[in-house]
Amino acid sequence: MTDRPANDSIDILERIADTLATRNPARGGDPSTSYVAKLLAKGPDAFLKKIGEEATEVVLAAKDADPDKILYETADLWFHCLVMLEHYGLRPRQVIDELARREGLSGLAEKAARPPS
Ligand SMILES: N=c1c2ncn([C@@H]3O[C@H](COP(=O)(O)OP(=O)(O)OP(=O)(O)O)[C@@H](O)[C@H]3O)c2ncn1[C@@H]1O[C@H](COP(=O)(O)O)[C@@H](O)[C@H]1O
Repeated sequence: MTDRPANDSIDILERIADTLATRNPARGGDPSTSYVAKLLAKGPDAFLKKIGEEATEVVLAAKDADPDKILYETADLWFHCLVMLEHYGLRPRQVIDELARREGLSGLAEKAARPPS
């Protein structure tokens, strides 16, 4: 476990998101030199398929209870989610804001307060 300050984590996500933005083919990213540009150039089906695959890898790693594999596969999943956010013009900061909004709100209480469907 690293001893980076908590704020550094969102800084890293935002920095990677900045890099991904430069790789977007819509902004001149080159699919011949960039994995991200290549994936984004293929369109949503390609990166959504990767998210599905990486999510499955996370599940398998967790079933194996292998900490190194869990961390590696979760990083792959998060990375591909960042690519997806870039495509839709969204930022990791916005996901963190949503988690912050929920902070301290019990999932059980939130569910009980939902209007009847
Ligand atoms: N964090 C990552 C990252 N994590 C994983 N990957 C790549 O994601 C790809 C898919 O991983 P898999 O293990 O599923 O490999 P695979 O089965 O061979 O992949 P596919 O052929 O199915 O696409 C691999 O090529 C990994 O190297 C990443 N590629 C890039 N980044 C970040 O994105 C930035 C921009 O990358 P480029 O666009 O390549 O310059 C980099 O500087 C990094 O910060």
